[in-house]
Amino acid sequence: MLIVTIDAGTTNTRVRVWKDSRVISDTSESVGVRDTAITGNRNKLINGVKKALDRALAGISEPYEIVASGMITSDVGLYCVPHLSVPVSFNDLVEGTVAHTIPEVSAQPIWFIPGVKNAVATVDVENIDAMDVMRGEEVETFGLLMQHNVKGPALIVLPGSHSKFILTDEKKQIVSCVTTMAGELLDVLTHQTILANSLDGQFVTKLDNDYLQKGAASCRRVGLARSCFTVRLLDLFTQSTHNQRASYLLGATLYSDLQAIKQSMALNLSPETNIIISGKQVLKEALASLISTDSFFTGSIVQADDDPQRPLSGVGALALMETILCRHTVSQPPFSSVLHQGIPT
Ligand SMILES: Nc1ncnc2c1ncn2[C@@H]1O[C@H](COP(=O)(O)OP(=O)(O)OP(=O)(O)O)[C@@H](O)[C@H]1O
Ligand SMILES: O=C(O)C(=O)C[C@@H](O)[C@H](O)CO
Repeated sequence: MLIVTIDAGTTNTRVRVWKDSRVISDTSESVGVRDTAITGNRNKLINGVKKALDRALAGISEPYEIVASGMITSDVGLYCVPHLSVPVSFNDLVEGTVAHTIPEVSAQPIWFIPGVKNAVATVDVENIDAMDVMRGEEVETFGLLMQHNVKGPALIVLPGSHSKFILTDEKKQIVSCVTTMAGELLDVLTHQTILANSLDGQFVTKLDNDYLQKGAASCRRVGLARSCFTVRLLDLFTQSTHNQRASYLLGATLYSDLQAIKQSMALNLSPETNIIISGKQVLKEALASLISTDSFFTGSIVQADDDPQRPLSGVGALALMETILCRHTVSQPPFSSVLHQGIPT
């Protein structure tokens, strides 16, 4: 039995076909739930997911199961599954996964993995900072715990469209998380503001650690908005290179992530917690550099050695789907699967 994993997030959708724990087909589309949020309808998302799925499955004749994670399970996705409240173990995630058919995308049911939320009984404007949610990163977290045999408590750091800081305990459960929009913010600042000119609309390609640290120090001193404008001043009045200016902006933006880790009620982080960072190389390096020079953090800091052939979202979703299939062969009918059809309006 082949397993098809769909990882559809805020910005991108990736589809992979797995055979015997190996990816045999891999494709992606630059489409995500951000498109639903911007256009007000799901057409772009439906078409993008279907296109990626059809392409990944072209020429494949063996039977398969499809499993999906990420923002695709949110109110702006294809099928909304309520978040599970922390603490959440791998087994909780398996039991919360539901099957649903969306004929516009595939004739066969897709198993949707729920997201995870912090446990706050009554949320109001006074305590909103204690609340947080994730969809997709819980699967990556379990993938990382399996692949790297992480011993908790540990803080898992996953930069992307949204930066996620996820606390896990000694029982390998997710116990809390905090999110920032650093990735989306960098994207907008780099491509859709006055800084597009100073940065040639390009992200940093090679990190300049000195400029990274100076950007962080600037954000600490004068705040993020002023630090952003400083990137234009560096362009107008200095001989700085593109990578130096982009590193400065990255430092300023990620410094605000550090403030969230240290101060957010959502995490309540102990300084001695060990930290493991996974994700795009440049973001991983930048976060590791900023965290290691900040005296608040006293635990170990490890940059995960990510295997491009076995991405964490796929590894986690694959293990989860294998567990579901294994349980179904033992006990029929499916224990928690809800089989119904269509895209909710
Ligand atoms: N070199 C870079 N420098 C700074 N930011 C970058 C760089 N490369 C990517 N980013 C940021 O990372 C984000 C995209 O990261 P990534 O491709 O990991 O997305 P993702 O989180 O997997 O997407 P999704 O949310 O759709 O799953 C973008 O928002 C972008 O701003
Ligand atoms: O669960 C939700 O509704 C979110 O908005 C979480 C979002 O931050 C994703 O985790 C990004 O991948």
